[in-house]
Amino acid sequence: MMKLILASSSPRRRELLSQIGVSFDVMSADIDETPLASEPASEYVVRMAREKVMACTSSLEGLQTVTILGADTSVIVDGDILGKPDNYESAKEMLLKLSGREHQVMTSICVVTCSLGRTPESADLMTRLVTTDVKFRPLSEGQIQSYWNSGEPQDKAGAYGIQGFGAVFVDSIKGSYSAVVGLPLAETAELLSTAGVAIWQQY
Ligand SMILES: Cc1cn([C@H]2C[C@H](O)[C@@H](COP(=O)(O)OP(=O)(O)OP(=O)(O)O)O2)c(=O)[nH]c1=O
Repeated sequence: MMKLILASSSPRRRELLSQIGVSFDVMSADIDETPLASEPASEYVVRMAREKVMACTSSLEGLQTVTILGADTSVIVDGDILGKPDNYESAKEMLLKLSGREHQVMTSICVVTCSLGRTPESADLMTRLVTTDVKFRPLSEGQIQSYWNSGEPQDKAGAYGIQGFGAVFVDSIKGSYSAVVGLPLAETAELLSTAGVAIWQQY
């Protein structure tokens, strides 16, 4: 079966991928995550997942054939792309924007197989974009302050984690829960199967 590398330093993505019975190695892909001027959110999220994968292919050594998986998650509200907050002020601004209303979480995944160290071309990349609607309850400033103090918002897009304390802010969700956490598992399984990577059914 094909060997897999997860191009990510996110502990959530590691956990989600393990959940569907995939064996993999991890490589972190450091890229510039600044959106281009007036880049639509859907294009930005797809580009980020592709760039994470491509950054990983360029640092691969050896002649082994491997498949690489990368992903990107952003929170979108009023057309604004919310990434990870830099500080309390930016987290507060994000959470006030999300308070009492619906927003979108966009997660894209990208999968490519590198044959014998050959650099893949863009036509070789398989991508999927998954959009999920999440509705928040109204948040008070006190809640936002104590949420920040919990340490949870710091490394998460939109300054919240649905899988953690942030669950108490969520009124409803329409779409893929795993995509909100960082990796849409149905779409991931589909692309990995196409690439010949074993998931739980193949054991
Ligand atoms: C909305 C939301 C995001 N997140 C996380 C998932 C991602 O790890 C993070 C979004 O940042 P990303 O830039 O997508 O990922 P990352 O920098 O953590 O990891 P890498 O680029 O190395 O793969 O936010 C949650 O854990 N829960 C949530 O509910």
